[in-house]
Amino acid sequence: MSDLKFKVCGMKFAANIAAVAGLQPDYLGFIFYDKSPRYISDVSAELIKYIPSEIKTVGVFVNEDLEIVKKKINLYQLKAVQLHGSEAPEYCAELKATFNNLEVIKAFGLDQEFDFSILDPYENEVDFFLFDTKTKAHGGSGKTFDWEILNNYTLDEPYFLSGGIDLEHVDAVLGINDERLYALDINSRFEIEPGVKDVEKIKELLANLGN
Ligand SMILES: O=C(O)c1ccccc1NCC(=O)[C@H](O)[C@H](O)COP(=O)(O)O
Repeated sequence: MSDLKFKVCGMKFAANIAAVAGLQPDYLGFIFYDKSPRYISDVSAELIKYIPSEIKTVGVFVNEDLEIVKKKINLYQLKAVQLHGSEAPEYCAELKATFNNLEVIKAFGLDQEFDFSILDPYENEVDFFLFDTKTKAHGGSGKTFDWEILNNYTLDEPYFLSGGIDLEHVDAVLGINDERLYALDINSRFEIEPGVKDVEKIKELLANLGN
């Protein structure tokens, strides 16, 4: 499982960003959705200076105006966007066409009724899917979904596994035998308060995952 990538989402504060960046995650996420308790209005140069260039910065958006998304990608030199609303395949394609090397991650909230055929038109327009738990808040729920649902996922596109991931899930994650599982995404279960990550707990997770 050592090549499983690792994303920490919902960063807000300089000292905490510096400490988490020290654990060398592959991705750090910033939530530009103002209804989230992890909302960040500005990823200033003061924050970015703590992030080594090998860590990919991800802007998380929910049904945001495309021009605003483009503006933030330029302003903060984001390496990836993660789209948590009902953004259309064309919206994803436009971002791919506008920015060389931008990774587009399309998130979907899963429940027992989830119809995987809705992913088909996104397959050629995004780099990754992210499978999260379906909730009205669009993300950051701290709740897991039933991973058995992923047996219905038939496309080749790699995915981030997300939604309430905690220390207790390590054995189950290590037991997943699916080469499309690209990255693990953690958030609220590793927080002291919204936007403040528990660095020691993340260290424990990484150690348990064998990193
Ligand atoms: O975290 C949020 O507050 C959030 C709100 C709205 C859209 C997305 C959001 N987070 C995106 C993430 O990538 C989270 O890591 C993902 O939803 C899982 O969160 P959690 O269940 O807390 O582990």
